[in-house]
Order: sequence, then C-alpha cells, then structure tokens
Amino acid sequence: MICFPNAKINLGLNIVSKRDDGYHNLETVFYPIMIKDALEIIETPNLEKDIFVESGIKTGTTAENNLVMKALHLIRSHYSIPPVEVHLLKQIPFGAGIGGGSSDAAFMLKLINSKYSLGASSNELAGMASQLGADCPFFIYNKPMFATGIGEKLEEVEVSFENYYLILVKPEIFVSTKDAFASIEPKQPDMSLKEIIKHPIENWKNLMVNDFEKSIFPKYPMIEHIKQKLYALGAVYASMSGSGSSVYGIFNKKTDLKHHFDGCFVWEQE
Ligand SMILES: C[C@](O)(CO)[C@H](O)COP(=O)(O)OP(=O)(O)OC[C@H]1O[C@@H](n2ccc(N)nc2=O)[C@H](O)[C@@H]1O
Ligand SMILES: Nc1ncnc2c1ncn2[C@@H]1O[C@H](COP(=O)(O)OP(=O)(O)OP(=O)(O)O)[C@@H](O)[C@H]1O
Repeated sequence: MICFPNAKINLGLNIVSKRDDGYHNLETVFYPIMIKDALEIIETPNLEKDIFVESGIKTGTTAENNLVMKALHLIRSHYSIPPVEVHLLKQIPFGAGIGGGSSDAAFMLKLINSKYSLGASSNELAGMASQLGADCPFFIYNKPMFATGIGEKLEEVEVSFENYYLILVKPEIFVSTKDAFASIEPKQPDMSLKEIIKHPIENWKNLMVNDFEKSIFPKYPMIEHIKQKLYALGAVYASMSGSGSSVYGIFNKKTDLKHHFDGCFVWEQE
C-alpha cells in the first residue's frame, strides 16, 4: 500500500508567546502544496522486525530516528500491527520550512489506519500526530487551516490560489527549526491572521508577515534576496515559509521563472 505525503507552506506566521514547556504559541495558516514524497508499506510474511529503506534525497536518518518509524511505533503502542517493510522515497527538501518530515509521519499514521482497517477517526490520528511534531496534526486533515496553540489547534479556512500561480524556491541552506525559534522575541500580532486571510491577496503584502524573517534574513541574506527577486519578477505576495529556508511567490499568471534561481530547488504549481 502506497501514499504520497505532500508539503505545506505557511501563509503568515506570528509567534505570539513562549510557553513554560519551551514551545511557542503561534498563529499561522497552513496551506498544502503538492511537492510529494512516496511512502509504501509492504507486509512480508515471517518478518521478525521492521525494515526501513530510504531513497531519493539523503536525510541522514535511520530506522530509529526517522519520523515515519516513530509514527509506526506510536500507532503500534495503541493497536496490534505486525512487523512491516517501509520504503520512503524522499523528494521534499528538508530544513526547508515546508514540513516534509511531519507530513511523512502523519501519512504513516493514515496509511497504517487504512491498511489494517483500524477505524481511528481523524481526530484520534491528529492526537497521535501531535506527539510527533507541532506541524504533524495539520497533515492528517491536509486542507487550508488556521492554526493556533503550537500548531495543533486547527480550524478550516477558505483560501485558494486557483486563479494564481505559485512558485517555491529553496536555496542550499538548511535551517534548524529549533534554532530559529531560539532567536525570536514573541509578540501579539496587531491584526489576527484569520482576518488578514480574508483580504484580497493583493493586500497581503502590507498586512501579512512571517515573524521568522526578521531573525533569519540577517543570518542568511540569500533567503531575503530570493524574496526580493520574486517581488521584482512581479509576485503579488512573497514570503519565507515556516522557519525557512524556502520562499514562495504568488503570481497573477504563469511565467517562466525557473532560470532566475540557478542552484536552488524550484517547484512550480502545475
Ligand atoms: C515553524 C513551523 O514549521 C511552522 O509551521 C512549525 O512551528 C515547526 O513545527 P515542527 O517542525 O513540527 O516542530 P517540532 O518538530 O515539533 O519542534 C522542533 C523544535 O521547534 C521548537 N518549536 C516548535 C514548534 C512551536 N510551536 N514552538 C517551538 O518552540 C521547539 O524548540 C522544538 O523542539
Ligand atoms: N521523514 C523525514 N523526512 C525528512 N527529515 C526527517 C524525517 N524524519 C526525521 N527527519 C529529520 O528532521 C529534520 C528536518 O525535517 P523537516 O523536513 O520536518 O524540516 P523542515 O522542512 O524544516 O519542516 P518544518 O516546517 O516541519 O520544520 C531533518 O534534518 C532530519 O534529520
């Protein structure tokens, strides 16, 4: 049985307060984008323990610390699941702020739930996902969501880029999410993202921010350069996603932009 975990971008990201457990309360809108990994589980008779095989982009993870295996162990602590062979084809760049690892983990929970007809509800799966990472519960639902708390309180929102064109650019820079949060001074936003998102995309430039940009841009000027270039090329809105290093641009019409970003991973909406 196979599935195709996809990535996300953050439309705005306000880091509101620091919590006693070290995590941060935030406000963001998660939006699914179709850069995909492939995740397969194969049931092999007489297997004594799980097998994990990774191909594609090298993450340097092992059968012990890859999030898909952590997801497998977690769901197995609730249900009886036999040893399986897991194949993960990595195509979503990591350290990119687009939630690749979190998506793989959430999709593993959904895959096991279907394959073994466990009947767990989306809410139950999201509860398990929240133990694997702050971004994980969103990928259980995988539709545009306004998120609060550490990212686990989710509310569906209406937002679509149907008549627009989206491009994502990731330079050869890997940002650690933990380090990115460490250099943030949390603050209450002037206007809630839930309100901002209702404005026309043309107004977002003046209203919507990603709080990580202020600390990440001085450290990695290349990321800010990509954002400025997207605006120079005519983007209606451009922003870093999550804690970086990816930057996305939203355009009015499809234009050939790839050649402007040599040396970067570039994904364009079909
Ligand atoms: C930056 C975002 O991608 C925005 O969508 C997420 O907030 C990050 O979510 P994630 O990668 O799933 O994060 P986790 O793997 O749970 O946490 C990695 C580290 O980031 C910090 N962290 C994460 C999420 C959050 N709301 N507050 C935090 O302070 C913590 O130090 C944590 O140890
Ligand atoms: N299945 C996985 N795919 C990618 N990275 C993984 C996976 N499992 C564990 N990791 C580890 O997690 C780290 C970052 O993963 P991830 O792709 O979630 O980061 P990200 O793109 O910055 O996303 P996020 O927005 O969730 O922070 C990698 O350096 C890797 O060591």
